[in-house]
Amino acid sequence: MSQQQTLFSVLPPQDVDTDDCLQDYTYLFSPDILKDNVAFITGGGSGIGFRIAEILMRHGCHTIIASRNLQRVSEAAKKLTAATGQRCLPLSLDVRQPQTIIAAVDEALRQFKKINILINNAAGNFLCPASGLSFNAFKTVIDIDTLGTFNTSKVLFEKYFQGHGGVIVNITATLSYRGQALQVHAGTAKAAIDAMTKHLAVEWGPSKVRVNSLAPGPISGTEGFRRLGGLRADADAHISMIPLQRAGNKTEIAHGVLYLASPLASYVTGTSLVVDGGNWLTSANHFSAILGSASPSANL
Ligand SMILES: CC/C=C\C/C=C\C/C=C\C/C=C\C/C=C\C/C=C\C=C\C(=O)SCCNC(=O)CCNC(=O)[C@H](O)C(C)(C)COP(=O)(O)OP(=O)(O)OC[C@H]1O[C@@H](n2cnc3c(N)ncnc32)[C@H](O)[C@@H]1OP(=O)(O)O
Ligand SMILES: NC(=O)C1=CN([C@@H]2O[C@H](COP(=O)(O)OP(=O)(O)OC[C@H]3O[C@@H](n4cnc5c(N)ncnc54)[C@H](OP(=O)(O)O)[C@@H]3O)[C@@H](O)[C@H]2O)C=CC1
Repeated sequence: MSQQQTLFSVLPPQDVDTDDCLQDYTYLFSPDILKDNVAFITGGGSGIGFRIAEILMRHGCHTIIASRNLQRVSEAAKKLTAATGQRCLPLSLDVRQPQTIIAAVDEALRQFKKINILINNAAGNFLCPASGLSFNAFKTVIDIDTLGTFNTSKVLFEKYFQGHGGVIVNITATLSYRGQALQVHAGTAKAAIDAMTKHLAVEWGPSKVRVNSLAPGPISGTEGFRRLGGLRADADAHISMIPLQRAGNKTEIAHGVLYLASPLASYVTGTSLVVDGGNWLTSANHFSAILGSASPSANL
């Protein structure tokens, strides 16, 4: 067996660090596995959400990408349609405000007549010690991540999935698995989404709705990586502690989402897929490892 064949299962697929489409794409899944499906992706104008939109579209899916900044999603939609030939509708919403979600979903259904897939990807995060978090800072992250995921899932369920079935993929994180320092707000918010995933999978399974979550590790070319990894004096040392010895890329997360959203996962519901190269098992978990030195500062 050649070395290339040996490495086949751990080599990362192509990616680019900016919010641009891939120059080349090698298909691993059937190119029409999501043909004529429609996906609603919150936070689809940047980072991981943008790449999820691209990969789903490359597999035959149309998308709606929705976030607060209409200009950002509009520019992203043009790039995505140019690269894939599929329709992409940019819409503005704030997942903390149910009325804006209802308006966006109504518009999406008016234009596409159906929505088969929901990706709850919108989130907010920053590094901050628990004692430095203001009450509003903690609440803000819970509101965006946890309530935002519930709000959007409920609107989609009531407006379409309840009568037609559907798939929900919630983007979470491994932060709570070992109580990650400086991350009580995001870790708590994402753990609640993992719990919500199970509750909704049980309640909505009989309506033919599958609900799963996907927890990425550190993913290069993302705002999350810049905010959480950017301050690390020892970023290389951190990477070398990851069992697979590298950060992940956005295409790898999108491939996990594609699997969960596709008929390949037809009997998979109520579970969480960790895509982190083994990171949470081995990463250092104390202030100085994350910041280079302990800091009581609230705004990092
Ligand atoms: C090389 C290794 C790489 C990584 C590993 C290194 C370190 C991490 C360690 C381990 C992790 C291990 C594995 C996982 C790896 C990585 C990541 C895991 C999870 C990532 C999750 C993400 O969500 S990433 C997404 C990042 N993107 C965004 O956050 C974009 C959206 N964000 C925003 O809009 C804002 O930042 C917001 C969240 C603050 C919301 O904005 P808005 O509604 O406008 O709110 P504000 O009015 O501005 O603020 C509200 C209150 O919050 C306070 N605040 C804001 N910023 C901070 C801060 N930086 N620190 C403290 N407090 C903050 C603000 O003051 C307001 O409070 P008041 O009391 O003043 O009202
Ligand atoms: N990057 C990483 O290494 C990791 C990321 N994750 C998760 O991956 C997902 C994507 O993160 P990443 O790509 O790094 O970060 P980004 O900041 O690029 O993505 C977050 C997106 O959410 C949108 N958003 C934020 N707040 C709201 C809101 N109130 N209403 C609607 N949309 C909102 C933002 O758009 P806008 O500002 O226009 O609203 C943005 O497009 C998140 O769920 C994150 O928690 C998990 C683990 C690791």
